[in-house]
Amino acid sequence: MNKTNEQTQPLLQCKGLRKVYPNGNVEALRGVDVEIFQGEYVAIMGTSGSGKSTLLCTLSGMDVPTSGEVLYRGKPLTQHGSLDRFRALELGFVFQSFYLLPTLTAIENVQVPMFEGPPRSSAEKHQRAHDLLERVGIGHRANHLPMRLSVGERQRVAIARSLANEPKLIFADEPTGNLDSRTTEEILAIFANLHETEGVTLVMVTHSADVAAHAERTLHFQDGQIVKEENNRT
Ligand SMILES: Nc1ncnc2c1ncn2[C@@H]1O[C@H](COP(=O)(O)OP(=O)(O)OP(=O)(O)O)[C@@H](O)[C@H]1O
Repeated sequence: MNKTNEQTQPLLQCKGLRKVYPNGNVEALRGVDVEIFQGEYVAIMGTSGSGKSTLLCTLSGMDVPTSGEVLYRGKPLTQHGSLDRFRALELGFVFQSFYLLPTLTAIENVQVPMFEGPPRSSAEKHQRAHDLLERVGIGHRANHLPMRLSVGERQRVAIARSLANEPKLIFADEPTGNLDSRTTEEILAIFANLHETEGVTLVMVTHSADVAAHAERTLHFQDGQIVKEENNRT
C-alpha cells in the first residue's frame, strides 16, 4: 500500500500493550506495539494460546489492557465516548462461531447492528440488509434462519452483518476456523474483494499460514509478543 499524506497517521495503533489475566496470573500480552493504516489488510498469526484473541479484544475495546494504550485515529479509545457506540459505528466483527441470533432470519440478523447506527427507516434497514446479503452472494437466502443455512452461508451472513454500519475497520477472529478448504477460499475471496474494491481495513486473526498469506502483511505472534513481521506482497 502506498501511503498518502492522510495515511501517515495510523488508523489504529497500540503501544506497550500488556494484558495480565488475574485468573491464573497469565500474562497474555507482553508489550505489544502495532500500527494499522487505513486500507490495510493485516493478519495476526500465531499458535493456540499465543494471545491473538486477547490482542484483538484489547485493540477493539472489548477488553481493557492492564497497561499500555490503544489509539484510534491518534486518540485513546477511552476518549471516543461510549465504547459500545464507538464499536457499533466504527468497527465490524466476524468470528469463527458466527454468533448469529438463532431465532432471527439472515436479513434480520444483518439489521441488528443498524439499531445503533445512523438513523434509517425500517424500509431502508431492510433494503440495506438485502443489498449487503447480495454483496456476499446470499441474497436468495435472506429469509432463512441460521439453522437452515450451511456454515459457509452463516459466515457470509456474519460478514454482511459486520458491514451493517459501514465500518472503517473489520476485525475477523479465525473467520475460516470452522470451514472446509473450499468454503475457506470463498470467504477469503469476499474479504479480498471488500479490501480491494472498497478499501475496507481488515485485521484477521488466524493460526493458518495459508490463510494469513491472503493479507498484505502478517504479524507473527508468540507468547504475547510480535516476534516477526512479514510483507506478503514482496
Ligand atoms: N479470561 C481469561 N482468564 C485467564 N486466562 C485467559 C483468559 N483468556 C485467555 N487466557 C489465557 O491467555 C493466553 C492467551 O489466550 P488467547 O485466547 O488470547 O490466545 P489465542 O492465541 O487467541 O489462542 P487460540 O488460538 O487457542 O484462540 C492463554 O494462555 C489463555 O489461556
